[in-house]
Amino acid sequence: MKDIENTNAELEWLGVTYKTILAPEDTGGAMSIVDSTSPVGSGPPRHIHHNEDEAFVVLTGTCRVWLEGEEKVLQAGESAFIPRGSEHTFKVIGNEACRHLVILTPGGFEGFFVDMAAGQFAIPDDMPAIVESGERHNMTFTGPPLD
Ligand SMILES: O=C(Oc1cc(O)cc(O)c1C(=O)O)c1ccc(O)c(O)c1
Repeated sequence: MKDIENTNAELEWLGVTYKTILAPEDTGGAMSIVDSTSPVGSGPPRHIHHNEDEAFVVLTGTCRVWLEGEEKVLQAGESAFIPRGSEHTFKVIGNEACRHLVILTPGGFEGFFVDMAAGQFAIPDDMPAIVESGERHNMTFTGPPLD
């Protein structure tokens, strides 16, 4: 287990970096913002945030964003809104890493990335630990990553 003292530090898990640039402590719990950079080909399994609305803002690169069966391609400067309770995922395409902001309201989900960076959990071997942290952060997994 990695010792992560400063949750505002840049974290790394599965080749993705995560830096919390606005913490719930700074917003009365209302919101958090994570600045993340994901390599080409990466993206999470389909999942649902049951208690948080998410705005996904692409700063560099290109992403396929899948939301409830509908897909769109986001370029730098574009964004998607993912209402709480909706199944979604994304995948980085093209030839450049995707830097994006994950804005969640209320805040708190960034604790999942802290857990993942501390545990350096592997897929599929450590899925129980990943699912457990997801559930503690109001997230359930619903399907595979995008092809
Ligand atoms: O939760 C995971 O990823 C994410 C979920 C989001 O709603 C926004 C995001 O930007 C990410 C992310 O950048 O990773 C997740 C869960 C499980 C897993 O194996 C992952 O690789 C990511």
